[in-house]
Amino acid sequence: MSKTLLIKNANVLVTMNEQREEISNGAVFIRDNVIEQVGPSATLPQTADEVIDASHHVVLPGLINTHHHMYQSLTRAVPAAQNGELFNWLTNLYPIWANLTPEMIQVSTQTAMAELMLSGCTTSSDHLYIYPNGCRLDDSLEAAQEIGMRFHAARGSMSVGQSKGGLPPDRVVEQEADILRDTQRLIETYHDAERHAMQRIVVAPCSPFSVSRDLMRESASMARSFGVSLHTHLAENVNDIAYSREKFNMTPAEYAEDCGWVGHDVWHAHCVQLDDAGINLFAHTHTGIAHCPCSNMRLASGIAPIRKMLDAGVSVGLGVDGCASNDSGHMMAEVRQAMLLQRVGFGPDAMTARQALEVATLGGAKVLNRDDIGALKPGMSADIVMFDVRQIGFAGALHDPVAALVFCTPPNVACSIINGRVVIRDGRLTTIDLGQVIERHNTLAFALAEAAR
Ligand SMILES: Nc1nc2[nH]c(O)nc2c(=O)[nH]1
Repeated sequence: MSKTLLIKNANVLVTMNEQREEISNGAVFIRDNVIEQVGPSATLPQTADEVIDASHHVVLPGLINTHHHMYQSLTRAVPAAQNGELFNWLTNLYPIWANLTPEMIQVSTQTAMAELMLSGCTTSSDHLYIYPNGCRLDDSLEAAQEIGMRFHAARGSMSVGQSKGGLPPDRVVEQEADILRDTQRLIETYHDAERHAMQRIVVAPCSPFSVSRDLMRESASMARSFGVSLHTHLAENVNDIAYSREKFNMTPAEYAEDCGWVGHDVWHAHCVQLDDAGINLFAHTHTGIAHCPCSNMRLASGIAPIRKMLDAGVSVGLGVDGCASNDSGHMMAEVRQAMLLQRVGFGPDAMTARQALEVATLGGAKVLNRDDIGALKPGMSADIVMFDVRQIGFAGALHDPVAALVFCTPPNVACSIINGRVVIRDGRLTTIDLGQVIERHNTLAFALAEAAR
């Protein structure tokens, strides 16, 4: 038996369809997990199994987060890592992360996902690249299933430790054969290639300074043989560039191309220091980028040239990055920072509020290689968020409620629907006991820091 859901009377419904229509007094009609109709409330069915009144709400496609390290929610604002650039920051944190446990992965994933969902995100990727003490990507996948978030789980890895010229300590790296074997197991066990999939696996060696060229190449060939996507960090800051030049005698973009890491099935996090040749390469190969403005500011990595990338035709999505370098995981706050940071770097018209929202919806879908999320139109997955514009932060901003979502205080959602299921109602998660999760998360965060002393 199919189940229907009607959202009606939206103050504005932002479709992100081909015409970028915004519908006053808009409605969406959903059957099971798929959108069947979108339009003015008066033109859609008036009843359904469940009806949600969206008066005074802006309704949007669920936001898409293309880069995260959810376990890092356990190490926000760690004193020793508050003021360093990327390499110094990582060097201070690796010894703490060496004590992660499977329960910590599970609880931190739910904490990070809850924060994302409450702030408007319905699909997220997570890049888990450290596997001490029996931790597995399965821990994240189980957590995601329970909370009900659409999930692209990236099987990260590190294989080049300090003794081989890499940045991480040897005790946190894995053998390359083990990495590839486990990655194949995960793809075979969990990857769903169908439209409306709730779980996909991504092949994701960590960064040029923590994995070998061989692993990059073998990962690319495995991903292509299974038809799954590839993800890594690239060109994050000047030290990262210097490492590529010294070790490979290449720019990061040349290195990516040399390893087979360009194409519509690849997206790179950060790319703050991508040069013009790299931007052109990514544009004509349809290689994607996860832009992480808060993290780039926090680690003083620089301002990614997103305006230039978009003008060149590069696919750009938005990422909150890990909570140790943000140290927030608020998706709408990230949209705001994306708009503001481009203006700091490139002028007041470098990014509008609507362009920032487009990066966080359609841009994210493109980068994750999906055609079923990021817009509200018939045939798309029913991933929909609603923001109540009666909140204090919007007072005086209702000349343009859509832009207000980005310009004003970053709001939390009133309601969120993922794959046709109401996962947030009246601002509260329906799928987990968030109070309990936060309490356990704080206990585990202290235990993790203590274990490293
Ligand atoms: N922002 C981040 N950059 C990284 N590079 C790398 O190798 N790890 C990280 C990370 O955790 N965050």
